[in-house]
Amino acid sequence: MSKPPDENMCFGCSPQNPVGLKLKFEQDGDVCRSYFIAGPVHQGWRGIVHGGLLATLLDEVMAQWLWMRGITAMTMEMTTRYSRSVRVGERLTVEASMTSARGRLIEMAGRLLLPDGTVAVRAKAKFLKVKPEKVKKEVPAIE
Ligand SMILES: CCCCCCCCCCCCCCCC(=O)SCCNC(=O)CCNC(=O)[C@H](O)C(C)(C)COP(=O)(O)OP(=O)(O)OC[C@H]1O[C@@H](n2cnc3c(N)ncnc32)[C@H](O)[C@@H]1OP(=O)(O)O
Repeated sequence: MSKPPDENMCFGCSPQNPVGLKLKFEQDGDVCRSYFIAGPVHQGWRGIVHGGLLATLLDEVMAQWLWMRGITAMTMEMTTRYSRSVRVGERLTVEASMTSARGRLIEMAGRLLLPDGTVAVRAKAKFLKVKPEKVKKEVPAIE
């Protein structure tokens, strides 16, 4: 079955992606925020949330900070510092803000907090503004 190329099937935010994270976002001044509770399907080591999934949460909330401001940009580079393990079942808070912008390059920062407010993961990323047609073009039709 062919899908329209502009249907949102984003793994992070689409409500209709059956295997997606279905994240929702709120704006709080200069911060974009989301919440997530990881389940057993998101673990790596037993009971510990997979680091790649945590990076995905951070990438997504940074990208949404831009998207919600009408900026189409793609992640060009991202680093993550995992300071604390994150356990399955904890309510996580994921936040992003912009740190600098010059030309097409936007630098973002993200942090992932445990329920007690401890920062478990920090991220820094470079996003590059792209023409909206680029991301539309790169969505393949599913046959
Ligand atoms: C529309 C339908 C509805 C859908 C509704 C969806 C809802 C909202 C979805 C949100 C979704 C989010 C999802 C998460 C975010 C991803 O997951 S994004 C996907 C992952 N990222 C990618 O796939 C990007 C892949 N990379 C690329 O496509 C290209 O490398 C890039 C990033 C577009 C850059 O390519 P380019 O435009 O050719 O740029 P390039 O010429 O290489 O460099 C441009 C400039 O940056 C500089 N530069 C290059 N590298 C660097 C660097 N590392 N550091 C600093 N400067 C650099 C260059 O020197 C150059 O400078 P100038 O010469 O212009 O002064």
